[in-house]
Amino acid sequence: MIYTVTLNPAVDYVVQVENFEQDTINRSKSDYKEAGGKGINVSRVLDRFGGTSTALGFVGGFTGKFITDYLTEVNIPHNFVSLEEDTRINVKLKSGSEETEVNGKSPLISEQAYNQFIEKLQGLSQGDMVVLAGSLPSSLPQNTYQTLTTMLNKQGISVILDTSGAALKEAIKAGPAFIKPNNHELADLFGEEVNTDEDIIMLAKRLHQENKIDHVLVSMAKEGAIYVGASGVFKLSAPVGKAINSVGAGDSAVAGFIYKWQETKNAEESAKYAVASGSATAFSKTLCTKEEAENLLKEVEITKL
Ligand SMILES: Nc1ncnc2c1ncn2[C@@H]1O[C@H](COP(=O)(O)OP(=O)(O)O)[C@@H](O)[C@H]1O
Ligand SMILES: O=P(O)(O)OC[C@H]1O[C@](O)(COP(=O)(O)O)[C@@H](O)[C@@H]1O
Repeated sequence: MIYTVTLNPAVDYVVQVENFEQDTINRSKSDYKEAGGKGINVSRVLDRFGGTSTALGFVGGFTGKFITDYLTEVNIPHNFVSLEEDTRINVKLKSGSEETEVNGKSPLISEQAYNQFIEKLQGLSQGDMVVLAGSLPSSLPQNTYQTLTTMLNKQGISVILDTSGAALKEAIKAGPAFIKPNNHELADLFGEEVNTDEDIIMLAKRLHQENKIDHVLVSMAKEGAIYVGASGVFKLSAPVGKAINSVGAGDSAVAGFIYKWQETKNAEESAKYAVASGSATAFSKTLCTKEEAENLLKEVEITKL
């Protein structure tokens, strides 16, 4: 069974304006709200692909209810711990080809709420897979993903991790099975400049060899991705198209990898499916469908390096 964990979910408020201007009133051309946050997006894409997962984490208030109501409506199993404060709202502002994001402040996670969450994780079974994704709420320590990864690994559960900053830096010490930093997050992780494919490969190899991470997929938006794992190093090109809304592209890539990996245990095919899924989401208003992702598969070129 696959579980996704979103410790800091969000209602994504996507606003399109004609031509954003600072210091004045802008009127939106269109706006809509989505149940977001990285783990939730992974669950949503897996569901669209025909896979099943249960969404875990914390939700609170009317925004939290918006998320759980949505997941219930589309039949995605969920089992969140309830918080007193509202789940955050993340603003995604689109103006022409520009995408500006303001991600909200996290609600407080009380010790009691955290313990309830841990109890849920302790109830998972050997052989399950857990996706830990997104930023950490500010009330949790920066080594939270490291602690969770160690705990889950001891339970015989493999961990897929998609986060950034200090949370990522700490978590890689516990050796998750899969990580998907983007090129900027990779540079940030090592405090080094990443300008070329060679730079990316060198750092991804360190993560694979020194941190014992089985699969390292470094995404690079319209430049595609680089995969490093036991089966080798692969460069994958992204299909060319018009980016409409890239929110959730990274999460779709994670979901795409998991979905194909479950089916084939083939890293090359899984990485290809990941890139097609990410691009299909970037080219659509919301998260991709299976058909949209599979239509792009033939456009992903994969080169063994
Ligand atoms: N403008 C784009 N054109 C084509 N594909 C894209 C574009 N933006 C994102 N993607 C696809 O989505 C994947 C993840 O995007 P990326 O922006 O690197 O992740 P994140 O959202 O985590 O920063 C990429 O590997 C690529 O396949
Ligand atoms: O937890 P973070 O890092 O603030 O990210 C949350 C945001 O990321 C998203 O999950 C989208 O992530 P990606 O574009 O990286 O796939 C949004 O739904 C959400 O608003």
